[in-house]
Amino acid sequence: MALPLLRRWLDEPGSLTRRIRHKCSGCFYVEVLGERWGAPFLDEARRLGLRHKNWVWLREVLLCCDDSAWVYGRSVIPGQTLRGHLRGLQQLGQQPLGSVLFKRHPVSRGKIEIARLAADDGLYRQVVQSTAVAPGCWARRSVFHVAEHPLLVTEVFLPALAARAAGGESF
Ligand SMILES: C=C(O[C@@H]1C=C(C(=O)O)C=C[C@H]1O)C(=O)O
Repeated sequence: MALPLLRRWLDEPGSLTRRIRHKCSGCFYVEVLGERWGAPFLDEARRLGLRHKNWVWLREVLLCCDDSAWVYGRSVIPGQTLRGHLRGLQQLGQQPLGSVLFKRHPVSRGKIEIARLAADDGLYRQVVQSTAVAPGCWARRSVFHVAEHPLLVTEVFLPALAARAAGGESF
């Protein structure tokens, strides 16, 4: 999949949930793969300025349109962020994170990093346990700050979405 076909998705500055809802002509839903305390990957810890052994709240989901998973989402939330009104980030369930993040003010989004996942990436190995994906799939991540508290959101673009983008439609 060449970058330009997914360019609009990789560069989406707003909510990916909102974009999927707009593009999905059927039923959008969030499949929660897991929500738990755990250790971040080393590069995630570094990106959040945490010591590697700092436990964080990990949320993994699939954003789906009808029976197709379009995006794998992984949120890494430091315990320090889960305070006050942000404690609700631990009880999202099937409510999309984006529907909370983009409503809360003030929220800011840092630089969107883009990469293609190799088969030996820790993130790839995590995704492939839950859904169909292939080496070379595109992913992006960025750090959000909500009321100055950080959380890292990573999104992996899955084959069903890539196939739609390759369909040549202005997708
Ligand atoms: C940050 C957003 O939230 C999306 C929803 C997620 C969730 O529900 O866990 C995770 C990643 C995002 O794709 C968004 O909509 O842009």
